[in-house]
Amino acid sequence: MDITAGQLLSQIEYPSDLRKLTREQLHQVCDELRQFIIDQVSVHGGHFAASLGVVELTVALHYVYNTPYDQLVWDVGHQAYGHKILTGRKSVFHTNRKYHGISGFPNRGESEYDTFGVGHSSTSISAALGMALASKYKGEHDRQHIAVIGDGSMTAGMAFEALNHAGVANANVLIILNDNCMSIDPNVGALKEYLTDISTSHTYNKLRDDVWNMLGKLPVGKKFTRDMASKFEASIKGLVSKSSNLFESLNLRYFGPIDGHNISKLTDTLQDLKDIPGPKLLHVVTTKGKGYSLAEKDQTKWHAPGLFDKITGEIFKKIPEGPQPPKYQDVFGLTMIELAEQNDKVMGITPAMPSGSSLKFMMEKMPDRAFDVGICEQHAVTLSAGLATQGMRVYCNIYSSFMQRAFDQVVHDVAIQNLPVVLCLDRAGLVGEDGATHHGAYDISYMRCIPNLIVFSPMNEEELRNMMYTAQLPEQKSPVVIRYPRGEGVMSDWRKPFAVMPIGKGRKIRDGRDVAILSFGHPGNFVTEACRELMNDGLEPAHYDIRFVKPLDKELLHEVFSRYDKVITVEDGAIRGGFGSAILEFMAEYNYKADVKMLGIPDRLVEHGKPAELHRECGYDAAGIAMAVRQMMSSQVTVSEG
Ligand SMILES: Cc1ncc(C[n+]2csc(CCOP(=O)(O)OP(=O)(O)O)c2C)c(N)n1
Ligand SMILES: CC(=O)[C@@H](O)[C@H](O)COP(=O)(O)O
Ligand SMILES: [Mg+2]
Repeated sequence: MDITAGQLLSQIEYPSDLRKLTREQLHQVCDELRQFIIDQVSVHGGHFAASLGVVELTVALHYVYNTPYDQLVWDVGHQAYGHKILTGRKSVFHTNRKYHGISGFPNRGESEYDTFGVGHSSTSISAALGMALASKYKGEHDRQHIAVIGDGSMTAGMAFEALNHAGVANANVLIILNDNCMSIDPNVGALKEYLTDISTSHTYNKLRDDVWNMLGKLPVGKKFTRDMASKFEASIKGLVSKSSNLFESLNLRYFGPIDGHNISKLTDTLQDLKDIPGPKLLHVVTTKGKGYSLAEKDQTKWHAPGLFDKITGEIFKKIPEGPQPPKYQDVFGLTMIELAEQNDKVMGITPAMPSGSSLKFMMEKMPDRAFDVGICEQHAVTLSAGLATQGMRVYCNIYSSFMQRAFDQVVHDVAIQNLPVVLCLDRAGLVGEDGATHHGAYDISYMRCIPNLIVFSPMNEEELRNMMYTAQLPEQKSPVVIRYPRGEGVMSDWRKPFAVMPIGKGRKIRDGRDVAILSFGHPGNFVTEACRELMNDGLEPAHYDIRFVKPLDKELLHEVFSRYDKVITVEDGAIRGGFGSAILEFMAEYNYKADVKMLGIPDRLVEHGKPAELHRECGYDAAGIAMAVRQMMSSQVTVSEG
């Protein structure tokens, strides 16, 4: 496919080149930038609709502000493709999210224009405020600090914590609220309704337009002076009285809503706001997927569609040969419905990932029993705990890396009160192209140290289903964590009658002679493959699927350590504090001596790439496991990692 940067875009390497253009030329730059994003994402993949929605905003920001001296912070960063392309990365953009390529999110190590590393939502206001306070302290009074945050990300508690501080911090920070009424799925909650009210209020919009018309009559090119700014502000304040505007009530000057696709209006407004000191919020209304009609119509599907034909809009799917294993997330989503049909106490909670977790199946069918609560992981966990106090059997589904946000809620609200909430950690382990911010690397370590929790990981879809079933049985009175990976499992015939999963019981998959391989969760399938290869070489590895990292199956482990003096542990999680560490603790407790090699995520950041590339890099794909066995057989190892 022919990918060409258009006539103007090809002249822009950095924002300084953009600033040489006339305002009139910015329309063309926006068109070319939008087309470049469509060309690139259709062929190389990645997040799509969010970047299309902020093309004009991105161009206006880099045109008006003196980036990187002025500091621009993108929230989440999945919408920052235009920013990357305009800040020195156009020629390498085809490597976006690929192994050893550029990151799909702003990353401080990648560019001085990426002022703050992101991936998780709702951090931008705190970060920009921190930068603004530092500038104030250093006497850099001319420096501007801008946070761009979406309406979805604004639903998080953290964003409100930052607003609460910004309102009294007297720092020079501009918060741009990019309101497209969408999270990944449609945005939810009272804030969304409030923003829609402001954006659609007829009286408000008429008054606002009057003010803009008045300002438009000012002499062309005349600087928007402080004096005029305060008149402007007073007029706006008249429109949105302190008592009726949420942001004004928090002591932030509120401007907008303005059309986020009108590049002239955006550049004028940003230019004006530069002269207004202190904390302020500009409400910008945009359309997610703007300029690619299919994306505008189905914004969830086009959030990150995978590869597609940019002309027809056909999204390319792998053509399956025979029956295919489902995605774990779908097994979760479909099993929820079955469980809820059998048990009227079963409920489901997701913080803003109805499609990603497949809880949407139940939300559609049983809207009073399954909820999206917005990007609010902490609230999701404590809400589940509250429901559990009333006898509900709640499945709270949170991506492993996003659950990091709710650690205290798991300890304080679930574990200490021993409430039987089921915490389903999707995307556990290395997730692939999203990279370091999104890998579910740490949950084994941060969950297994908490008393009262049961921590389980399935090796296949049937085990996931059976553990979900077991977790809601009346005799099951403790909180349960179920961690499972992104993507497909291994069983196409997974929908079998439910069976009880005995708590704390692992299983022996194959007996052996030379070495015992202990696995936790889906990497057990890599072990199965490795064993096949090793057996061809005449080796006899044993394989145990430990299933529960807490409580450990001590009986099974006594068997392992009384029979084998060479042991390899395999997990899709951080080795430090993880499954391998649990095995070392067991050995220490019972004074077993054996050579142990722990395979898993090493004690360093693993970047982005295809899962298979990352598993290989970390040495726990089938080939890595087989190699570890061979090395162990031929050397005198004691304890080693990676
Ligand atoms: C803490 C956290 N939870 C969930 C996500 C997953 N996530 C990424 S983008 C997104 C939607 C964000 O909506 P918004 O900020 O409005 O941006 P838009 O995509 O609409 O531009 C969500 C839920 C995340 N990145 N971080
Ligand atoms: C930016 C972000 O956090 C999400 O869009 C995330 O990339 C979704 O991941 P999945 O594709 O695994 O649902
Ligand atoms: Mg949004």
